[in-house]
Amino acid sequence: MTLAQRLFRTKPTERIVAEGGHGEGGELRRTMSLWQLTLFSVGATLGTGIFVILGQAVPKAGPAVVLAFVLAAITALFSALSYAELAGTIPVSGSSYSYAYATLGELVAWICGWCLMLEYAVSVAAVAVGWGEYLNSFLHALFGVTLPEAITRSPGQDGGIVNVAAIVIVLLATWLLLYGASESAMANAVFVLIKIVVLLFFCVVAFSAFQSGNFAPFAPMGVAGITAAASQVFFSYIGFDAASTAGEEAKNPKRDLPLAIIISLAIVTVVYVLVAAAAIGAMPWTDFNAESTEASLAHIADLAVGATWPGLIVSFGAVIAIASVVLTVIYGQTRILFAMSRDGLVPRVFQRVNPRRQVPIANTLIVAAFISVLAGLVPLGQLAEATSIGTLFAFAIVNVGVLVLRYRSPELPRSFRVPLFPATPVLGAILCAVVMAGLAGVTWVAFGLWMLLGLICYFLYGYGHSRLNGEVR
Ligand SMILES: NC(=[NH2+])NCCC[C@H](N)C(=O)O
Repeated sequence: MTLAQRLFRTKPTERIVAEGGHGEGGELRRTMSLWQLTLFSVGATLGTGIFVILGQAVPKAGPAVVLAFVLAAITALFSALSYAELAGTIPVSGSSYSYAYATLGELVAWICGWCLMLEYAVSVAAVAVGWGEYLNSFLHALFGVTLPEAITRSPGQDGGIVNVAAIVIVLLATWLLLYGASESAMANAVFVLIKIVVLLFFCVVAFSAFQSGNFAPFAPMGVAGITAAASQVFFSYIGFDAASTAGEEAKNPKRDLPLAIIISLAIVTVVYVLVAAAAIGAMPWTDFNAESTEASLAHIADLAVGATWPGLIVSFGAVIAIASVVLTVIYGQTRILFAMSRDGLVPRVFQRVNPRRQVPIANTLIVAAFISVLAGLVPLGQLAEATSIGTLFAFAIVNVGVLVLRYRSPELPRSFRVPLFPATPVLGAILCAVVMAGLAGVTWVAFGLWMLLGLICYFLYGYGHSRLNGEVR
C-alpha cells in the first residue's frame, strides 16, 4: 500500500455502523430517547455564551448584537443540516470524526478528531472557568461571601493561583458520568429545564424594564461590528452537535439524531435572541463593559427590578446551566475517543467498557484528569477562540462530507437529507471559512501549532496502529 493510499483510505459506512455499540469488555446501552437527545444538545450548547459572552459582545455591535446572534445562528444552521444528514446515515458515537472516516479518509478523520478535542475537551475547560464566576456571584447574593480569587481564577488572571472551582465542577460531572449514561442524561434533562426557565424568567424581568430608546442607534458600529460580534458569539452555538456523539446510546438513532440536532438549534436560537433583546432593552448598551467577565445577566436582572433577588435566581440558573455544559461535553469527548480507539487511532484503553455500568470508565477518568489540569491552570480567554476555530474546521469537514457521500454512495439509506443540495453544504462550508477568517491572528497560530502536534501524534501512533492496516480500499 502506498503512503497516499494509507492516508486516504476510508472506512466503509456499513462497517462503521455495524461496529456501533461494541467496546472492549462490554457494550454501550441504548437508553436515550428523542427528548433526552435534544436536551443533551441543548445542555451542551446553552451556557457561558449567553451568561458571560453576551456581555462582552455588546460593546462590539451595540444593540445590533441581536442581529449578530441571528447571523451566528444562520451559520450554525447550515452545518447543523449537514450534521443531521450524516448523523442519520452513520449513527455512531464518533460524530464528525466518524463521518470524515467514511468520506474523506483516515488522515482527514484524524485531523477532525483532533479538532474535536478543541471543541470538546478544551472548551469544557473554558466553560468551567465561567462557572467559578457565577458560583461566586451566586454565593455573594445568597450569603454575602465570595470564594477567594486565588481559587476561583486561573493563574495569570488577577489574584488567581489554581482555579479550584473549575476543577470541582469537572470532577462532579465526572462522578455523574461514571454512574451511567442514562443517569447523566436524566440529570442533564433536569438541569436544562432549570436553565431554560431561569432564562425565561430573566426575559420577563428585563422586559418589565424595557426602554425602546435603548435600541437607537441600532448599529453604531456598522456591519463590521455586527460580523465581529457574530464571530464572537458563534461560540455560544457550539454544542448543537452533541447528540451526534450519543449515536451508540440512542434508542432510535437514525430517526432521532437528525431531529435532536435541528430542534436543539431552534430552541437555543429563540432563547438567545430573546435574552439578547431583553438585556439591551433593560440596560443601555454603553453600560456593557467588554473587559468585565462579571456575571452580566445577573447584574441586569438586579438593575431591572432594583433588588438583589432576581440576580440570585439568574446566578443560580447559570451555575446549573454551565454545569450541564460541562457534563454533556465531557461525555461527548469520551465517546469520540471511544470511536477513535475502536479504529486503532488512539490507544485501546479508551474503548474499554465496564460490563456492569456499561460506561467506558478508564476513558472517562483520563479525559477528566486532562480537563482538570487545563481548567485549573490555563487562563482560558484565548482558549474559547481556539475552540471556535477547531469547531469551525470540523463543521466545514462535515459539510464537505455530505457532498462526498452523496456523490460516492447515493444509494445509502438516509433518514434526513439536507434541503437544496448541493447549495446548502457548499454554503455551509463557505460560511465556516468566513467566520474562521474573522478570528484573530494568534488564534490561527495556536491552531497551526495544535495541528502540527496532531500530525506528529498521528504518524507516531495512529498510522501504525490503524485497524485498517493491511486492507486497501
Ligand atoms: N462542544 C461543546 N458543546 N462545547 C461547549 C461550547 C460552549 C457553549 N456553547 C457555551 O456557550 O457555553
